Amino acid sequence: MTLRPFSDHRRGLLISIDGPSGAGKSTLVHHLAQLLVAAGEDVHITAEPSTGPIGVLARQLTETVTGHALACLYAADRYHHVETEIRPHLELGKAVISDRYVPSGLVMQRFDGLDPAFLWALNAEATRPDLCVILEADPDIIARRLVERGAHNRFQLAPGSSHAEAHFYRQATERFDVLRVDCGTRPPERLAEVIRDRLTAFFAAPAIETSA
Ligand SMILES: Nc1ncnc2c1ncn2[C@@H]1O[C@H](COP(=O)(O)OP(=O)(O)O)[C@@H](O)[C@H]1O
Ligand SMILES: Cc1cn([C@H]2C[C@H](O)[C@@H](COP(=O)(O)OP(=O)(O)O)O2)c(=O)[nH]c1=O
Repeated sequence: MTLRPFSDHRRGLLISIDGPSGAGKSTLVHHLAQLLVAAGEDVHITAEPSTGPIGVLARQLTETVTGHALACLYAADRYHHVETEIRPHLELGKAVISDRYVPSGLVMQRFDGLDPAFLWALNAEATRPDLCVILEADPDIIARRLVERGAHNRFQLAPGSSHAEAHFYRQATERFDVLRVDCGTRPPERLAEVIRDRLTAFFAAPAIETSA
């Protein structure tokens, strides 16, 4: 299958991949990138927290800073990430795939008891992805994957965290136009194909507009 080349577009395409810790985001991002590159696209992989100064700080401080301060730090990293990395790559016409983006900011800070409305407001100005993917599965399956892989921080160590994350993702994205992908029973290669196929459909509509 051939995708319509991104170079036909005035700007690139932002694809975000979110979902509970251990669901398979990082694994999927790499498979999706491989598929898009094989289809001739120019791909940039990135992640949040970013590798920039605010992202590094957010990662470092996640164990000791909580609540509003940590939410602001992650949001600050997101705006800086968009400005210094995501937007420049979009302007070069690339497909930018972000391993975590706004949905993670709407979900993870709920573990510290923050009001969803505050988190929405904090993230309201972030560039909207062209395709926002949310991985979903039975929380018990995700919990097992997380245990096998190992927790990276206090959020992932909280008892029942996979169930809480799945619930928070549902709440956070019920008003969003998102692509929900069941990652519980299919291998990452197959999930990447599902997203690639969705992108192919996505290109069909703009193709008419841009050639007009
Ligand atoms: N579709 C899948 N089916 C089964 N296991 C998977 C799948 N995707 C990822 N995994 C495994 O689950 C674990 C967590 O994957 P990872 O990509 O690190 O998740 P995340 O980035 O969402 O935290 C890893 O051991 C990985 O090999
Ligand atoms: C992007 C983002 C991440 N985080 C947290 C969630 C993760 O625990 C951590 C990133 O850890 P990481 O190990 O990269 O994620 P994963 O376990 O999914 O592979 O940062 C937030 O709390 N808020 C945010 O807005």
